Amino acid sequence: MAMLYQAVYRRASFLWCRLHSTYVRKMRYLFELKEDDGLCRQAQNSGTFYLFHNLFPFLQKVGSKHLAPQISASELKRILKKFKQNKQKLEDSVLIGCSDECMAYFALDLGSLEKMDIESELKGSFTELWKAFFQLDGKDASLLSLAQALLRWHDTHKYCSKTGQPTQKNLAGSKRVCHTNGIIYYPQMSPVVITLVSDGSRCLLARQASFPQGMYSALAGFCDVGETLEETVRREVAEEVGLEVKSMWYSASQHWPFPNSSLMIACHATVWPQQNEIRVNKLELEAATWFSLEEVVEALRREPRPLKQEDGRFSLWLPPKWAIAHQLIQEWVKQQSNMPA
Ligand SMILES: NC(=O)C1=CN([C@@H]2O[C@H](COP(=O)(O)OP(=O)(O)OC[C@H]3O[C@@H](n4cnc5c(N)ncnc54)[C@H](OP(=O)(O)O)[C@@H]3O)[C@@H](O)[C@H]2O)C=CC1
Ligand SMILES: [Mg+2]
Repeated sequence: MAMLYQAVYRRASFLWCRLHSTYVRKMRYLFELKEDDGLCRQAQNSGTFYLFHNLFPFLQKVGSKHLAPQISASELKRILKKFKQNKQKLEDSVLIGCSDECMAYFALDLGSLEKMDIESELKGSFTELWKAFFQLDGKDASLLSLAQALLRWHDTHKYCSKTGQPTQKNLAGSKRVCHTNGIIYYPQMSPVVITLVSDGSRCLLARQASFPQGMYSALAGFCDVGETLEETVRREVAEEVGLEVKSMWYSASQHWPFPNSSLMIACHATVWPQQNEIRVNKLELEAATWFSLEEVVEALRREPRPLKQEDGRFSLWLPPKWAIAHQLIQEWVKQQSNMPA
């Protein structure tokens, strides 16, 4: 009976795969991997791995580009064996996605091994995620950002906050369970709004003292408990630059691994043109200024890195393309260019 059931299930899965789009098939496959430890174990033995060392992703330089290589399960087992690690270590990995052909991608932190040994074995280096972000294309950057966020969450949630007992991760790493009381913990992220404020003809960009020289971005702030997104936008704009929002609308969202794991919710906002005097909150920001369309267009053309001018000051530059702040600024430029003169 069980064999008959399995055969029917396999046939149904086969037909399901033939009938559905690649996207739907991938999502259903990832869902199954999260629910079924046995299936996930099989996938770990045939999938590919992004490696980390104490949360620093492993990168290789190819020509002038940096890549985040995917290491096959067999190559990873060879490396683990060479460094006298049990192949069981594969099970510490977390699932981060799959290819169109449903080959699973995992991320594994090899922080217990000597960093330099792995670097010389694999001919690459473990690089701080923030630096890696500037060197990678968008797809690799978002996979590494998800991977780091999940690995960090598991590393910091090894114990149940109610019983103090160890928690255990499911194979895919989509949750942890405290087996003494059955509490399930799911990875968390903090909602953050990022708002590009306009007074009709100019946009407001700000910088924190910790930003690299010359870099300005849109206003960002964590949502407080109990707030709607609209309330967070209004509060953050009032708190940081002393302005009252007249209208706002949602644009897009992005996962962001800094400082831990945030969901960046990007919005545009307008303020009354007659009430646009900025009063910077110096506890939060170093500076905030209105910029004209021409200044912003020129800054978008610049490389996203500090550029010292002859007078010793730094030119305005903006967050790189994959940062949602960049997308907001591009959208604003497009809106301005479409406005009647
Ligand atoms: N993707 C993008 O394009 C951009 C992303 N960002 C990101 O937006 C995020 C928020 O921007 P920021 O201006 O710093 O935010 P805020 O203006 O909210 O200020 C940060 C402060 O908020 C407090 N805080 C409240 N809740 C949290 C929480 N859940 N996690 C951490 N700190 C919290 C902390 O204060 P205390 O330490 O005193 O407790 C922290 O120093 C940053 O992580 C930044 O990297 C920013 C700009 C562009
Ligand atoms: Mg802020």
